[in-house]
Amino acid sequence: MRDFIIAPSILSADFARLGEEVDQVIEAGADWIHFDVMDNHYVPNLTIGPMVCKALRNHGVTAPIDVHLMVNPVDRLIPDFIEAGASMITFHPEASHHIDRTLQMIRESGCKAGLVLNPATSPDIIDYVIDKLDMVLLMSVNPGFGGQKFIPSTLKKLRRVRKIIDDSGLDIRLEIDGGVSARNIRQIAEAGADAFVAGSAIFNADDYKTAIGQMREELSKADPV
Ligand SMILES: O=C(CO)[C@@H](O)[C@H](O)COP(=O)(O)O
Ligand SMILES: [Co+2]
Repeated sequence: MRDFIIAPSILSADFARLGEEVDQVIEAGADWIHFDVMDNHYVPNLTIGPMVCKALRNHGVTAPIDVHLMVNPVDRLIPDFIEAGASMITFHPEASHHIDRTLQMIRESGCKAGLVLNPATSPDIIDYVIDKLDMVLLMSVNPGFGGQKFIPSTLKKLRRVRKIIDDSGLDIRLEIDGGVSARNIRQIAEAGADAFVAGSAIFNADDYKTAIGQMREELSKADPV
């Protein structure tokens, strides 16, 4: 059985109490913190930057921080996030002129690196940089907002990317982001995902421990490809 990672997206957290919210989801059983960075240019929304990542580290957060960059251009923000304590950094290939170079820049700093593919982006690009990837993140909604509905065609894409990863023999995580809940997480795991971002399904729940527990319960029943 794969080891499954649950990564609550703080996009749906109460930003006025962010440190406390992060402590609570970690306490409730989350593995990573998913940190959505939006620039009102690559996506039509504006969120948080490296200062907030650093503030969480200063607050005492030791869990891996999974930084999802939805910014264009991406390169100039990377050193700031590394300095701020990011554990892994993923970016959208359209936001870099030199994808291979950007991946190297992240990895050379000791951070894990990954590419994010939007729902309509082909996974073919992975083939050419697979040896520089620690993670592939598949968007199962169009990026920019929390609380959207999972796009079903992502399941087919997950199966395809799972095969590419397995055939490579490399240790690469396959993360899914958008519309994930206890209702569909098992099906998503069975299609090949091993890391699950969930924003509204966790932060809008009355009890984070129950919400994460229900996801783990569903994952324990999954029979992955
Ligand atoms: O990157 C994004 C949105 O662009 C995500 O990380 C969302 O924040 C996930 O939220 P839910 O769909 O789980 O509510
Ligand atoms: Co995200």
